[in-house]
Amino acid sequence: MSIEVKNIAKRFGAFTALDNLNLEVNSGELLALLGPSGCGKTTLLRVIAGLETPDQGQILFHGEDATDTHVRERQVGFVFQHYALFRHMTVFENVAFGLRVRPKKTRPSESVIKEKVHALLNMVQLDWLADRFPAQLSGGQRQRIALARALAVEPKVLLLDEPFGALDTKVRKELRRWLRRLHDEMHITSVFVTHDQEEALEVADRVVVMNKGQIEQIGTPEQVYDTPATPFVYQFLGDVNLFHSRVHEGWAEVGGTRFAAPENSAAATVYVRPHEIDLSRLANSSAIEGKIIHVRLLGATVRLEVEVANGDIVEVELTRERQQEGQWKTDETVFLTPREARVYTQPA
Ligand SMILES: Nc1ncnc2c1ncn2[C@@H]1O[C@H](COP(=O)(O)OP(=O)(O)OP(=O)(O)O)[C@@H](O)[C@H]1O
Repeated sequence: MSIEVKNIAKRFGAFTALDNLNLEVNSGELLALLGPSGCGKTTLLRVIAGLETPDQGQILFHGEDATDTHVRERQVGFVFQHYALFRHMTVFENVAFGLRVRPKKTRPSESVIKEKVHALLNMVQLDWLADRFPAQLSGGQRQRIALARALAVEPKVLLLDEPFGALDTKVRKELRRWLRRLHDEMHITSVFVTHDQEEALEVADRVVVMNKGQIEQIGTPEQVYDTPATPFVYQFLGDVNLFHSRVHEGWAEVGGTRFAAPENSAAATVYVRPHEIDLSRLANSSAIEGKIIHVRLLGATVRLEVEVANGDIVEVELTRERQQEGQWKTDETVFLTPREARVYTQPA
């Protein structure tokens, strides 16, 4: 089932939560909506679900207008961050719920329900918990049951709103790998909301980066990370150093390093990721001179803070090996050379 979002706008009073959005979700795709808090991710998900009515635009499911179709008829499954399982029901009954409340005509027989629920519990690898109550489960187990419950009614589309948001980092990482594998087996068109860039880049087929009710970029994880369309995307998808510079005759100059910039621009901001900077003790006229003011160990990497001429702090990230070779220490003078950079300019 493909989904098409066409010119969707949603306002709450004077506030524009979604500003004329267009988006296509391919059939069988796992798509992430990524962006900072308040950018409209949840609102977009709710509009797709039919839980929120847009002020303008259309939602098409498999090419057919579903804008006025009731949420119950849209055949979507949901998993939310704090998805309340029914507390007084066992895990088995929670997963069976969607099947049991069907009208008599389409309700499966008791034996079919039993078979189906056990198959789903096996799929989320929790069949052994069938008789427990939600309060007797861990947070991660609860979310897997919530997913099994959403899948029980065979939705055409699966919508997940920060499904692992409330869990600790380790469980979160396990669950997202598990979700990816599950999706590879089932191929249900899925849209999930996250504000965690690592989660989006690791799990999704494509990532939609949102900001202030608009889409900044849509692309594969590689596309959005390697060729960010806007400064916002660049900054949102990882740490970055910014160097501001004026442009002279088509060059932006930072320290001694020159970056090509369109001639008609007046000013440029040069974006460089911390791991894309080389470090040397040898003076070099085409490098940026600075002093190391801090050396921090961050697990497998080492982060150096280097103060440059104008007082700005530049962050440089090294592997432990490179730190062992270089033995960089605080108070040393060093010369920085960006290996990669992206230049965004303002017109004159
Ligand atoms: N029912 C509502 N009434 C008024 N304003 C709302 C309503 N729902 C959402 N908003 C506003 O719309 C904006 C977008 O909200 P939304 O929940 O879509 O953001 P989000 O990107 O999912 O953020 P988060 O990651 O914090 O959940 C926010 O500024 C929010 O305050």
